[in-house]
Amino acid sequence: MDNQLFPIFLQLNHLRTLLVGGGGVALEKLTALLRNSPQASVTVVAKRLIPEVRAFVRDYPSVQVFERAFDDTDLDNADLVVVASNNPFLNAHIRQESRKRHLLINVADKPDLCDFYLGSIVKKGNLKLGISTNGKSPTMAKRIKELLDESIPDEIDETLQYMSELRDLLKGDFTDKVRELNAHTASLLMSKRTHGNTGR
Ligand SMILES: C[C@@]1(CC(=O)O)c2cc3[nH]c(cc4nc(cc5[nH]c(cc(n2)[C@H]1CCC(=O)O)[C@@](C)(CC(=O)O)[C@@H]5CCC(=O)O)C(CC(=O)O)=C4CCC(=O)O)c(CCC(=O)O)c3CC(=O)O
Ligand SMILES: NC(=O)C1=CN([C@@H]2O[C@H](COP(=O)(O)OP(=O)(O)OC[C@H]3O[C@@H](n4cnc5c(N)ncnc54)[C@H](O)[C@@H]3O)[C@@H](O)[C@H]2O)C=CC1
Repeated sequence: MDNQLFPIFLQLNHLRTLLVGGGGVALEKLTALLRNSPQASVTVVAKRLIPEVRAFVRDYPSVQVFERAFDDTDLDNADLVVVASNNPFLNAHIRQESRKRHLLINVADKPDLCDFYLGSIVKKGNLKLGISTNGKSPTMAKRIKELLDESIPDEIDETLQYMSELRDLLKGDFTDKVRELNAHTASLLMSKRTHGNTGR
C-alpha cells in the first residue's frame, strides 16, 4: 500500500480535544498532546484513572477530567477525538459516532479506526518535525526522532529568529521578499564556500 498520509500541524489551543481512557496509553497520548500544546483544551473521560494521569493534569488548567463512562454527548463539545480505551466495542462505537459528526478520530494502536495518526516529534524551539512511518514501525519513528534530536543543534532556533526578523524588515511584495531572502541566504553560503567553514 502506498503512503497516503498528509501531515498537518494543528493549533490544538484553538480546538477542543476529547480523550477517552485513563490508563497508561491515555497518559502517553495526554503527555504528547500537552508537551506540544500546553494550552490545549482537553477533556479526559474514563471509568478509571490511574493516579499518574491525575498528577500529570494538575499542571494544566486547560484539562478537565471526568471519572465516568463515555457518553455520546461527550462528542458534542469536541473538535478532535483520541481514544485509548481497552474496550474494542467502545472503540468501534466512538469511531462510528465521530464519523457521523464529521469529527477526526485517533484510536491508539488501531490504525483501521484512525483518521489521523500521532507521530514522533522533534522540537527545537520554533522548529518542529513530525515523523511517521505510515504505521509500519512506530519504534523506528521513535529512533529517527532520537537521531534527529541529537544531530540538529539547538542553535537552529536562533537562526530562525534572525530569519524572522529579516523577513519583517523586508519591504515589497511577496516575490521581492522571496528574492531578497534567497539572496541573503545564498550570499551566506557563498561566503562560507569562499572563506571556508570557520564555525563548528
Ligand atoms: C498507526 C499508529 C496509530 C496511533 O496510535 O496513532 C500506531 C499504531 C501502533 N503502535 C503500536 C505499538 C507501539 N507504539 C509505540 C510508540 C508510538 N506509537 C506512535 C504512533 C502510532 N502507533 C501510529 C503510527 C505512527 C507512524 O506512522 O509511524 C508514536 C509515534 C506516537 C504516539 O503514540 O504518540 C509513539 C512513539 C512516540 C515517541 O516518539 O516516543 C511503541 C514503542 C514505545 O511505546 O516505546 C510500540 C511498541 C513497539 C512496536 O510495536 O513497535 C502497535 C502495536 C500494538 C500491539 O502490538 O498490540 C500499533 C498497531 C499496529 O501497528 O497495528
Ligand atoms: N499498555 C500497552 O502497553 C499497550 C496497550 N495497547 C492498547 O491500548 C489499550 C489501552 O491500554 P492501557 O491504557 O494500558 O489500558 P488500561 O486498561 O489501563 O486503560 C483503559 C482505560 O479505558 C477506560 N475505559 C474502559 N471502558 C470505558 C468506558 N466505557 N468509558 C470510559 N472509559 C472507559 C478504563 O477506565 C481505563 O481508564 C489496550 O487495551 C490495548 O488495546 C496496545 C499495545 C500496548
